[in-house]
Amino acid sequence: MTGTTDKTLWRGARLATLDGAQPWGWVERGALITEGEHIAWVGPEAELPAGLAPAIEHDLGGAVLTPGLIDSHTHLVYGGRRAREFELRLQGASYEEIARAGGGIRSTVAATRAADAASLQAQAQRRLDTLIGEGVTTVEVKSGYGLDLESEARCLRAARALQGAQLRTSYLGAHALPPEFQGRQDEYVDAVCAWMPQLQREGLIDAVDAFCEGIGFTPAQTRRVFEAARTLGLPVKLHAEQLSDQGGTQLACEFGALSCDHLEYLSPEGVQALAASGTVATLLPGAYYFLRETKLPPVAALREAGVPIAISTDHNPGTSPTLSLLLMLNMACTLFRLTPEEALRGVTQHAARALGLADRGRLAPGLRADFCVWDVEHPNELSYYFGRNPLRQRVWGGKLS
Ligand SMILES: N=CN[C@@H](CCC(=O)O)C(=O)O
Ligand SMILES: [Zn+2]
Repeated sequence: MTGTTDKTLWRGARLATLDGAQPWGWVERGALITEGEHIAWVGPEAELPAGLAPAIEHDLGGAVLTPGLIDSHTHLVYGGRRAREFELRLQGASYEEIARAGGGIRSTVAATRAADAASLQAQAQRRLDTLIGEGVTTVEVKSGYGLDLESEARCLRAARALQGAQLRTSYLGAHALPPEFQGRQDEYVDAVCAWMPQLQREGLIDAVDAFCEGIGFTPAQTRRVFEAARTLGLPVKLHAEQLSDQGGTQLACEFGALSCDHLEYLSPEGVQALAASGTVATLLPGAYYFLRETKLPPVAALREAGVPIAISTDHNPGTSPTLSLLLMLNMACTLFRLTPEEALRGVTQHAARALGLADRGRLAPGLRADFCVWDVEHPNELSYYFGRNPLRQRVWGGKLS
């Protein structure tokens, strides 16, 4: 078939559309038509519209096609590494002890402040390229290792300049207390709120995040950050109930948060709050694994309450230095007991929702043409393998890339 439109036909595919009522949104002998950056048609190959005349045609020979992967929680921009801290933890030091002694996040803040913009961006681009190599097409990147206006802006600009995937940025000024504000935590929260309008004016923020935790910020301080965000019309997200139950989830849900992330210590009240507000529960098996946590997030309760569950790498140098979203699929199943279908929805459909993006995460007409072609027979293999990358082709905005 040849033609003169900019339509491209992808045929001979086994489609996991994640759309509709079927498990996996499955179409056994499927086809998909893209037009420019969007999906124009998707369905059984036998029902392809007549007179299509696509400019290009790809026969996928029975390969599995899924939506492009979305990593909805990362800290990709930072300087330095924390392998020494890993050694200390293996010798018995806890994450909290290291943080209270001035290490942890604050050691990455020192390395990030010392790094120039070009090297921060180059390092983050290498990390992003690794994610892209596994089929990631949209990535959220947080600040939170600058902790002063100039350094936070530098990290957010570096994130915005990354190439090869669609970027969303979250302002995480309330990540940790920087050394110059030692003993003045409330004043630092004032500063975090005061910097927000300037960062927004420069177009650097899509959402506002905070770390509500014993070693982070109290619910009252988190509330102030969220109120500042609300005044500016910015959506919020929260690092919540990672190491203890602070009730941060209920607070975030009061503000209609896009997502609450980590959630190992989430209470039944927190589960109900998520269900009532439609907030996504983002689970981060990499951090759970790397910190050798033993308290599992309440997956069965989340499932029963109908809370959408996203899965992310949480890539960061302290608690989750992984760059494999596929590995997170496997860990979400083995460690958290998600089904392979729930895990795939967690890095597509529900990850899109965790970023407030309605135009991706499924294969349906009108959505972005972001998808992956996999050398597997069934999408459950994406969770089954670990340490193997079966990606054959990635299509981002309708283009093979
Ligand atoms: N928990 C807080 N923030 C990061 C870890 C940051 C760090 O240790 O550098 C997280 O999502 O796990
Ligand atoms: Zn995080």
